[in-house]
Amino acid sequence: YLKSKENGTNTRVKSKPQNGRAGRPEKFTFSSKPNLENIRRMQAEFTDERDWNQFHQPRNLLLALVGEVGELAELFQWRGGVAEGLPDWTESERENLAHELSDVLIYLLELAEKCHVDLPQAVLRKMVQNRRKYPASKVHGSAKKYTEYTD
Ligand SMILES: Nc1ccn([C@H]2C[C@H](O)[C@@H](COP(=O)(O)OP(=O)(O)OP(=O)(O)O)O2)c(=O)n1
Repeated sequence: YLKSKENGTNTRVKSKPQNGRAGRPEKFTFSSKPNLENIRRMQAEFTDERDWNQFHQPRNLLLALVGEVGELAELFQWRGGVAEGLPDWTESERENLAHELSDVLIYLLELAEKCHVDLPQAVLRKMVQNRRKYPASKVHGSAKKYTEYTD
């Protein structure tokens, strides 16, 4: 499973299944650091140091974001089904994926910043909405959109 180190990063260590989930893989979790505000600040410093803020208007950031989503999609293109954990991917393919996901996150956070959306708080509000729209008791095991429920 993934064990948190002092610096907030996770490291893979082997262990037997615990807590009654025998036979199922351990849940994957993120490191606790850096948080979204840390990443926002690192990217702000990166652009300031290069005098690139003049190019980073919301519309340009959106286009950059979509471009990176395209690069992310390329990694999955023509591969057919890909199982959780990407068991058939090489280390180098996994690292490319980590790069593209990071590019998407970096541009997403900067876009939110330049639009003055406090993204961590916005996510909390959206989760409340999602839970209200899709009560677990009602939709358990079904992937229908909320408009397809009749009652
Ligand atoms: N004007 C720019 C150019 C780059 N970056 C930063 C944010 C992204 O994390 C990364 C994007 O760099 P590239 O545009 O070079 O894209 P890739 O890293 O995907 O390279 P490639 O297009 O060769 O795959 O660098 C940025 O903030 N502003």
